[in-house]
Amino acid sequence: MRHEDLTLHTDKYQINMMYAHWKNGTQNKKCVCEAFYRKNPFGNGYAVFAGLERIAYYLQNLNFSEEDINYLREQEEQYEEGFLEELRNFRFTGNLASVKEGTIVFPKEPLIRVEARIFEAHLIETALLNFMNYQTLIATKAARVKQVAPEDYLMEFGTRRAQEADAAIWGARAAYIAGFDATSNLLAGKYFGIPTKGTHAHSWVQSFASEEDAFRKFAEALPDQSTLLVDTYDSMKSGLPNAIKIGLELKDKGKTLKGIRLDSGDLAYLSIQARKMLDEAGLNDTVIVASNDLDEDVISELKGQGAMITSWGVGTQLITAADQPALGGVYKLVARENNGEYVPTIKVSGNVEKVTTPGFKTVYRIVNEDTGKAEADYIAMEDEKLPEKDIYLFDPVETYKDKTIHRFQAQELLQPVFKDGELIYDLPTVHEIKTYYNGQIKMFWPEHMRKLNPQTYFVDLSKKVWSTKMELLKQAAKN
Ligand SMILES: Nc1ncnc2c1ncn2[C@@H]1O[C@H](COP(=O)(O)OP(=O)(O)OP(=O)(O)O)[C@@H](O)[C@H]1O
Ligand SMILES: O=P(O)(O)OC[C@H]1O[C@H](OP(=O)(O)OP(=O)(O)O)[C@H](O)[C@@H]1O
Ligand SMILES: O=C(O)c1cccnc1
Repeated sequence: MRHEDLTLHTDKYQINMMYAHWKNGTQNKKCVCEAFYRKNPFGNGYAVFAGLERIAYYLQNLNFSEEDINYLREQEEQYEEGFLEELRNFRFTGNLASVKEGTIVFPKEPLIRVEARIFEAHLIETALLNFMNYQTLIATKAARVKQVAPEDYLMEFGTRRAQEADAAIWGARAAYIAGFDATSNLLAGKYFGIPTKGTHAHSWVQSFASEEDAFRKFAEALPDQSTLLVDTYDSMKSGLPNAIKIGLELKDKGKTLKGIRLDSGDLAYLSIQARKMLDEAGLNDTVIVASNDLDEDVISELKGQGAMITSWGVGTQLITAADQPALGGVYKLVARENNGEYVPTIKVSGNVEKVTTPGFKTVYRIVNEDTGKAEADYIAMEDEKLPEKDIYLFDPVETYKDKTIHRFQAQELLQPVFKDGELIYDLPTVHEIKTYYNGQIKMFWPEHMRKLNPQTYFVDLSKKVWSTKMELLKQAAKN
């Protein structure tokens, strides 16, 4: 993973633009690009940023091999040898700043900022968005699941249904960051140090002449670690009675049946019955695990019905983000070098949502010192100085909606990650990211965090950014 060569993992138009810049002699001009998304996924009030670790590895390994060069020569006979020679020496030499993984983020604020030669800034757009969009999406979905089962044990079970191996592995990591406790994927566990968990499949039961024998043999192999899947034949009539029998046998030997897993039928009803039966048999420590196409809505519904489930295996719906399979993150050029200075650039659109915010910017989280809560995110020019107190915030569209926060802390969200092509950021472990994420969610008022119809959190522009945008919009209207 750390040494993966993904240099050609880009759209052909990036290489075409690089070629055209090279022909034009403008390939070394610098520019600033920002990655952001426009709309929260799943009707959520926020997203959980993820993807930076893979982006860092990707940038460190950028390098066109001889094989890549030969392939490009074959793909486009118009590419001149001089251009291919230039690619041979290609490295990422730019600066990159990013919000940390696990940060709660909002639409239209810069999440990653790239300052690089235009040649480099083009190449990396596709992969950056690919990593950020998927991992942020899955982390956000995981956060929603965690929100409805904050005290329970959450296991990520999605690998078999994920959109291929990368999605399974990086998705397991994203899920762990934002609330899951374990994954069933051992490779993800090995790469990132995520705890791994597993029960057994129906095939284990089917491979024996009787369910009882299957349960007994499994429990003998993994005493204290066995969670028995009770629905191969009939959960109530055979699975549970057999599991209880084995649980009592284990108890006699001083061992504990760890759990039973329900995987079909009415999970609320079955879990309530199962809890009663287990408790009556004295197996109070045996937990009830559920799986079967679960997501945050089903889990919340089951809890509402009084389900006695404390451990959840969540696969397909999480790893494929089934109700919204893509985060529409974009990467836009916001400033270009002209005579040694950056000139802000804008992308105008008939759709007001798609008009970009120009300039070499940064973003601060304005935390009210009196409440300790985040009040708004504030996008300012990178070289702007923020007031020490009394920061004036206004809605960039309905500008009459405003407020002043008197005592605040401004936390800069974009952190330096690459400087002149060097990775200068210590990549945190997934455990550190998880701890950071847990701190993040406490910084927001519950109305922004609820999963249904949350209140919009403010992402505001400084006066300078706002007036630069208005000025460029006026100029564009004249053209
Ligand atoms: N009490 C409940 N309330 C709401 N949804 C539930 C309840 N119990 C189960 N579900 C969910 O209903 C969905 C469909 O379950 P369904 O009963 O069709 O599956 P099944 O036929 O029992 O299982 P399978 O098709 O895997 O054999 C699943 O997503 C499941 O998690
Ligand atoms: O439902 P998910 O959230 O994706 O969780 C993972 C599912 O994978 C396994 O099923 P299996 O592959 O045996 O298929 P099944 O649907 O027939 O149980 C397991 O028993 C879960 O039901
Ligand atoms: O361990 C399990 O029970 C498991 C793992 C992956 C998918 N389904 C179930």
